[in-house]
Amino acid sequence: MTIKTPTVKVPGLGTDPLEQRIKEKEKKWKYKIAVLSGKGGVGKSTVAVNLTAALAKMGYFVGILDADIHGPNVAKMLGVDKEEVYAEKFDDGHFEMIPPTTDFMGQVTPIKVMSMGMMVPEDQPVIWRGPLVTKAIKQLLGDVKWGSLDFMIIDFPPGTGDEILTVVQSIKLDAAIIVTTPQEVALLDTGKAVNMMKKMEVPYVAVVENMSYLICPHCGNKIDIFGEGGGEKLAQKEGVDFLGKIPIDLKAREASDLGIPIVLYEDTPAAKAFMELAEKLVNKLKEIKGDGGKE
Ligand SMILES: Nc1ncnc2c1ncn2[C@@H]1O[C@H](COP(=O)(O)OP(=O)(O)OP(=O)(O)O)[C@@H](O)[C@H]1O
Repeated sequence: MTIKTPTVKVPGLGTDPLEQRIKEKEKKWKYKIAVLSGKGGVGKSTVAVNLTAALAKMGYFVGILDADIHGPNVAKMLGVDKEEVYAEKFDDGHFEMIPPTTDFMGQVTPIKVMSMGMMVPEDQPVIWRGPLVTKAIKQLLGDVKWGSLDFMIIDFPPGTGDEILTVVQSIKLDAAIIVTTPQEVALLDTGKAVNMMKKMEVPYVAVVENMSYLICPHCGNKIDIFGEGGGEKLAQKEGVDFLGKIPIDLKAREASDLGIPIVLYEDTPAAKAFMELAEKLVNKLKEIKGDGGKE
């Protein structure tokens, strides 16, 4: 008689080499931060890119992964979309991509940037089903030479789809920043994103309100174009932190088209708001993890 030993797969201890590589790489990333939004067009990528640049300006080593496979624009916003992506072959036959780094004329610590957009020709739409998206996200985590990072920032597509689930199952996020505008319709969807992150037990969940107000360039008055205080109320209702408000800055779009984040334009209201946001976040994470964040 032959006795068959049942194969038991322990959750989280996959033997897939890619999953193993993700686990090894994750050990070298001090803080892992997801940037999400319930709804499209609220400026989530703008917030992710400027938060990344603000942290780099503070001297931290930062990497940004654009997980928005269907509409990636992070590389363009950071001026590296035209860079060639090289790969290194390893003895076991797998390849790892070398992420392009930003060069803001030495103003900030170089930022490592990786997105699917860099590998797919610009004029071709990406039409992928769930399993392919999952594989692509895992490769962006595990088959990229990220090295040691103080912060790994992940910019997700709007909503709560496969990308975020894949990441949450692959690495242990330290924080989720949910971006919204003060408008009611954006807030309903934002509530869903906040709840998903809470359910997934991300240790720190916070709301950032983008396009909160406009400082009139002529009279200097503050104009609340989309209403007032919505993000703060939502954070209160959901019992999460409110990290701050980013004003509408007419230079923001122009800056991102040039591939230079607005936070590097010293004298703008948005730059000041983004620096404050980054400082607040660093302090919060220090408090939670009980350390300084910088290696
Ligand atoms: N604070 C701001 N001031 C002025 N313009 C802004 C601001 N934030 C974002 N924008 C502009 O709004 C547009 C949408 O921003 P962005 O692409 O960051 O949004 P998103 O939420 O990531 O969009 P998507 O749904 O495509 O992922 C861009 O043109 C961007 O330059």
